[in-house]
Parts: sequence; C-alpha cells; structure tokens
Amino acid sequence: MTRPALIGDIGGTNARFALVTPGAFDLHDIRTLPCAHYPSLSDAIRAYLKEVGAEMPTEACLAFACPVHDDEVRMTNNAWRFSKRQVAEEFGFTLFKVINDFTAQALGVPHVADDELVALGDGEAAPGCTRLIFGPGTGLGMAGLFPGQHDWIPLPTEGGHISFAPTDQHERDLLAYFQARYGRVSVERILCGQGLLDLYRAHAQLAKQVARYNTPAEVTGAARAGDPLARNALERFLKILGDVSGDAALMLGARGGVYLCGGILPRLLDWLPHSHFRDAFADKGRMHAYTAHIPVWVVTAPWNGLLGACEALHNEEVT
Ligand SMILES: Nc1ncnc2c1ncn2[C@@H]1O[C@H](COP(=O)(O)OP(=O)(O)OP(=O)(O)O)[C@@H](O)[C@H]1O
Repeated sequence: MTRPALIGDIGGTNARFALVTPGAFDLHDIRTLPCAHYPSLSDAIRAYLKEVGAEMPTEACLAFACPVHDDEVRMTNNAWRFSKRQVAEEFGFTLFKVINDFTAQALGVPHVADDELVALGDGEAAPGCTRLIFGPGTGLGMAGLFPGQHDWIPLPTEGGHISFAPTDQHERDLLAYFQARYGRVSVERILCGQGLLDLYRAHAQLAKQVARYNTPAEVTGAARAGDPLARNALERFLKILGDVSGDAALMLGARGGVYLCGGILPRLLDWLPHSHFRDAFADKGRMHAYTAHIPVWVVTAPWNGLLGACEALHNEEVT
C-alpha cells in the first residue's frame, strides 16, 4: 500500500502539517505546531510524525513563507533555515517538493467550497482570467493564479516587499514614522500582524498619547471595545489593505477575482464590510471601473495552504 505523503504549510508563526494519500486531497492528522517551539524544520517534522504515530513518508510537499528557489531556504520571519537536499537525505524522501506558501494558497483556492468564501461588495469574475491571492499574516503573501490548458498555474511573487505609497497627508506622516524605524518601508511592514501593532503605535505617537497594547490581537480587541486609537489603526490598516490589493489586482490584471487569505482577515469579517477597504480597492483614477468590477472574497477555509500543497505534490507545472 502507498504510504501517506507529508504535506506542510509553514508560515512565520505556525507550521501546519498533515498526511495525505499521494494524488488525493484526503488531508488527515492535521496539526499546527508553533515554529518558535522548534529549533529547526527537521525537529518540527520529527515532532509531528511522532505525535501522529506515522510511518516515515517517502514523499513530501512543504510550502514556506519565503523565497524557495535556491537549495538553501531561509525563512523571512523566523530563524529556520535548511538545505532541501540535506532534508530530503535525512528523511529519505524520494520526492521532496518545496514551494512558496502563496503558491500553495493559490493552488488551494480552486478547491475551496463556496461556503468558505465571504464576498466583500459586488463584482463579477471574468471567466478564464487571472486571479490574485493576497494575504496578511506574520508577513504579507501575494500570488497570481492563471488558467493553463489543463490546470491552474500559480505565479509566485514577493509582492509583499513592494514599496508603500501613501495616498494622503496622514499616511505621509505614518510613512515618516515607519521610515524612522525601518528605513525602506515595504507594504509588508504595514500589512501584517506586527504592522497592525506598529500602525497602532504610530497613531499613538502622532496623537501624543501612550500606546497601551502590545500584540496585534490586543489591538483588534481594543478596537472592538471602542478604543479610539486602536479603532483608527485598524480602520487605516483595512483602508491600506484595499489600496495595496487594488494595486496588485491592476498589476496582474486580476479580473478573475481577488482571494484574501492568511490568518488575520478571517478574524476581521465583522469589520471589513463597513471599512474603507472596498472604496480604496476601487479608487484607481481612470481605472476605477476596472477595479470596481473585480469581485473580492475572504477565504475562510482553514487548510487552504495544505490543499494547495497536495495539489503541488504531483503537479509538474509547479517547481
Ligand atoms: N485577533 C487577531 N487580530 C489581529 N492579528 C492577529 C490576531 N490573532 C493573531 N494575529 C496575528 O496573525 C499573525 C499570524 O498569522 P497566520 O496565522 O497567517 O500565521 P502564519 O501562517 O505563520 O504567517 P505567515 O504565513 O504570514 O508567515 C501574527 O502576526 C499574529 O499576531
């Protein structure tokens, strides 16, 4: 009997693992391990296999939140680094695929059920057109997905690292705050968990008030409880999310729709519809009609990245 393959979706904070019958999508023994609890990828894989009592898999496909084209892979938002060749040798994998985490998110999207998509505003997907996959979590991932002759083809990008472009005086003040801390300011500096916290701290400094909250979850909790600074920070976060995802949709020509993934937005479903997200997404000058017609969904499927990694395991288009 074929041994189950090891599947993984590994972000800056969480490593999600599962086993699957090669060629199928029957994810089982799904576990989420905090990356910070393990010194290396190999330690986390061993801990996972021990916990679920699995035989050593011979095939694996793991998705990582960082560039993956070289043999040496270094995570952008945690300390893990490894050689693909050495990991394959260490575990005896006959097939070891390493892909970008947003390639996995993109490949997962066609497998998501309709009731795991929450529409934000109107729009209609143009058939056969490119889709944009966009998602803030520990970092900010972006990928394209376009139709090939037989399968969807993912386009991995490092779009989270494009430059932040303020659209009003308040955002120019925010940019100055972020520049003082980081030098160059990419959109990921703002559109991720740490970015939300930094936005809150920036709002506190600009209002000459003391920042009281120390985690992104505390900021969203305080915004819900009516704290004005936290509320302003969260609303600005969602407005900038609209600006940047609209820019990315223009860049890719994503008339097939925008899919918002990652760990943060499913927690903000009560805020997104009333925020300036959709206005900012469409506010593209002469291209307003183009962006206004693009549908946007939040993907609430918890294991979208794992499904995409299953798809990539034997997909020859995905290297
Ligand atoms: N309630 C909340 N409100 C806002 N942010 C939150 C909340 N809870 C957790 N976060 C933030 O979400 C981020 C984790 O997102 P996610 O679950 O997508 O992790 P990840 O897959 O490891 O990240 P990535 O793939 O982007 O590296 C962390 O920055 C965390 O602080």
